[in-house]
Amino acid sequence: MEIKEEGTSEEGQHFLSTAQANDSEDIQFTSIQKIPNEPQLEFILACKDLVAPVCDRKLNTVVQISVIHPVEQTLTRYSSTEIVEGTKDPLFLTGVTFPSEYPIYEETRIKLTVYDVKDKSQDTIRTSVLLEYKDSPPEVGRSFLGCASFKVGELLKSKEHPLSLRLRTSDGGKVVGTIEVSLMKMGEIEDGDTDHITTDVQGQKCALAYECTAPESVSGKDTLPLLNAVLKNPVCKLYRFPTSDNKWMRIREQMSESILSFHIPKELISLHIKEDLCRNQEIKELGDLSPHWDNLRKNVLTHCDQMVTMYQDILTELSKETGSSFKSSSSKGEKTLEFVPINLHLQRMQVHSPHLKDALYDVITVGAPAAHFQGFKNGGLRKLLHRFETERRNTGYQFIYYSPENTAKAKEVLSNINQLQPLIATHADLLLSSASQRSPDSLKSSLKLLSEKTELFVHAFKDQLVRSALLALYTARPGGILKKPPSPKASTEETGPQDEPPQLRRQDSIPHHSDYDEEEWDRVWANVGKSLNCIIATVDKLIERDGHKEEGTGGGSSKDGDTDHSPQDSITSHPKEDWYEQLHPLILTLKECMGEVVNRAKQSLTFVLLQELAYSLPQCLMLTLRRDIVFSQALAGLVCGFIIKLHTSLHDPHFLQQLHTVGLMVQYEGLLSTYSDEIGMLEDMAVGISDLRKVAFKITEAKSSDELPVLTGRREHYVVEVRLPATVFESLPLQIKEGQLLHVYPVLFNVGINEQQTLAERFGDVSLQESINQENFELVQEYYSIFMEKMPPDYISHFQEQNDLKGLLDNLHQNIQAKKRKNVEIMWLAATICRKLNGIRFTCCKSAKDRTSMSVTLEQCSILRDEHQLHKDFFIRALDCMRREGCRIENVLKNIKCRRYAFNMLQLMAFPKCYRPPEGTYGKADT
Ligand SMILES: O=P(O)(O)O[C@H]1[C@H](O)[C@@H](O)[C@H](OP(=O)(O)O)[C@@H](OP(=O)(O)O)[C@H]1O
Repeated sequence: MEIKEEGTSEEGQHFLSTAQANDSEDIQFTSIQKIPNEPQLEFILACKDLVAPVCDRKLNTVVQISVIHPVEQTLTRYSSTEIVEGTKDPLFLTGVTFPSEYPIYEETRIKLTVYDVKDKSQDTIRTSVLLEYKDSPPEVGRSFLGCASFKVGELLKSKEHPLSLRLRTSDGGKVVGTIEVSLMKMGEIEDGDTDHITTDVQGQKCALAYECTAPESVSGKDTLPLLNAVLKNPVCKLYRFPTSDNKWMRIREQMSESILSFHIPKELISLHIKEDLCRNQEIKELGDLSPHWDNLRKNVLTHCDQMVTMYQDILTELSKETGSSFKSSSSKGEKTLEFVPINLHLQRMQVHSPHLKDALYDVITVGAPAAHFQGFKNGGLRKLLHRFETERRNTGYQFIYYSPENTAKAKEVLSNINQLQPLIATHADLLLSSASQRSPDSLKSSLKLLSEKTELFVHAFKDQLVRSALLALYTARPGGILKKPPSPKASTEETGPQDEPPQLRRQDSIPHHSDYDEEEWDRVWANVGKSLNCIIATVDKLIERDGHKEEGTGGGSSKDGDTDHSPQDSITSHPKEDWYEQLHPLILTLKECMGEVVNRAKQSLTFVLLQELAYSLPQCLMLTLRRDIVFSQALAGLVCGFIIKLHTSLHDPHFLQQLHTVGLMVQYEGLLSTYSDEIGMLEDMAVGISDLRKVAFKITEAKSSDELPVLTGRREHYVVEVRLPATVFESLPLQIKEGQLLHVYPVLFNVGINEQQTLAERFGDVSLQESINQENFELVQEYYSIFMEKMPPDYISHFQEQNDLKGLLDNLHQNIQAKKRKNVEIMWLAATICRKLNGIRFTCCKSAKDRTSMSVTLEQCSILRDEHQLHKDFFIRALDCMRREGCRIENVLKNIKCRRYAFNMLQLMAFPKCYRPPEGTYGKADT
């Protein structure tokens, strides 16, 4: 039968066409037994007695794995092994794995084609020229040796292990050696079935024992729906590497994109729209203002309304992207996708090594959160915000300067009012309904809730800021005495320009007190408390009287013969009157007093917000937009990282305890250079990551299996609600189930590694990187202290026995102080500290494609060496396998449709050695 080669499809499991995948569902094929979320089929390959076409040359072999679809008989290139050099008996370390989603059946045929690679650097080109040839693509730099094929069912049922197949030339005639296919049953538990293979790997004789023991399932099955709802399009790779005692360890690499890449930005933009619409409305409702302030308000509103329209347009565009879960590096400058993180993936390594527990290592890889569409000509957020604040502080004639802290406080009080007022009204109504039912218990509990909320409400206005804002607003009203816009005198920092001569800051710029009755506010405010006291007293009397009646001692006067003439004395004179009647007017008074307070406070604090917006329009709004964009990208990554961490650690009681008592450390490794545009990116990223401190998580019970996280809050404070299936939720600690907020501690360490960083070190400035690393080191130390203080002593003593965190911190500190060039030790130490502290790991560069790929693969192999006894002679080979045929080269392909890291020789010479990819995997690429 003739088999058509799919010339248009690049090698890669995710490139099987949807049509093919769907077709398969109509015809009855025999499915492979599946374990949820485990690969369906995994095997490794070795060749024996290969015949070299030319006798005087040693073979450098690679096996190409293709899938022959059972209906159409079309052939799809699936994956490749690494190139094994200089042997006729190659044993490949890169295996083959088919994830659970892949449409593969017992009837599916797998074709194995063995090539001899003459020139490694030429060999890369095959994949990029592949696209240009419709039919059988020419193989540049390699020559065909032989091929063999087998049906998946044959491999699964075969009694022969490994399955040995003859390799034949293309005409099907000459035998050129054999290829052995060894099934890896990773999904099943099988005891000690070992098979000894002796092989010559890179000139060494190693006796390698391959154990078929399957790893314990590392992920909880109950939470699978949660993870499946979040992670999409997994790419899986399989390797086996020798350990120092000549056994095999098995490594599965997985890379998945996340639906949260789009979901979180959409949620966040909706919240921004809600927040800004509400603020704009409040500004409109500020009431009459004098002409100066009224013009300012009109101007602010015009710009703010335009901004809201822009956010709405972006949301509309994003909503069209239904089901999207990936933004490629090449789309990073697209305006409508600005809120979406670049190239966000979970990069997972699962290790099964002899004598050790199975382990999972996760890193979230994502492009540095930055505003690419707005550009970096004037720098990024760190510099822009600082410059903006300094200029604003020093320009005091058109508006009143409130510090960012006070503006934030105004927003917080406003948000508290908006939340508390309806809550108090609800509790007041509940109190009335308890009264009408004449239920003392329910009356007491309703009163308790009402009192608590009202006290919070009254407390919210204690701030001096409200007073100063009331005065400022008074002077801004028509007829308000205003020689120049007032400085909010009562608020400590809110003075005129810092370097202004003293005579310009004279008291006469402040409105005359004689015109303004400051005590009026106190009276209005105190009335709320007074009316609550009235309600409490009445309820007490009603209950007390009820008690008396029950005891048969009911009478017309109070117990102690008190004869005061408070309103509740009416109970005495009208014993049969119902409770509702007694309480109703008091509740009305409370609501009225509260309404008055809310009205005044809202207007005055909105006036504070008007000041924030008034300076330097529209730049200040563009700055907010920039910060929102950067934050959105950072938040999407964080939520993704948090959910994955939660999923993988749910069954660890110490983790759960740490989660609610300490919070989680989130560590970002940055690889940006401090040169040219990347300075701006790093400045954006630093603010975006630090803004994540405003985020807290809350875990609730899910009603359906695939609920996505829900976001609430406003710019100063967000809560992400993560929903877990009932069975899992039930097993959580009480504090978490009760909705305690779970905090995160984001930290960033950056070390530029490329040629641009060389320029920065020689001719530029690396101070940005140095200060970021120093500041964030202090944050790590702070986290460590809280961790040591709050985790239980017995846990801490065990933890200290296992880990020398103090030593690692000292080492990190010394490395940061050392100011060595391209000191990548900083990144390794920070990542190690994060892993040991059970934190969430991130790695970022501009696109999370090239430098990030080098870094995560290096981290993976270093973990294998340090934690899993990877044979030291195989460190570089393992690194090369992962970089050549692993998930990260698929990431490059996914982003730029070309299987090549975008580095040239010159760039690579500037890289620290361990960050250089293997020959033939890099080159000029159209990024
Ligand atoms: O444009 P050339 O000169 O080829 O330089 C590339 C760099 O070498 C790569 O490191 C960049 O990718 P990463 O940011 O993923 O490392 C890559 O970023 P890009 O893919 O976003 O364009 C390029 O900057």
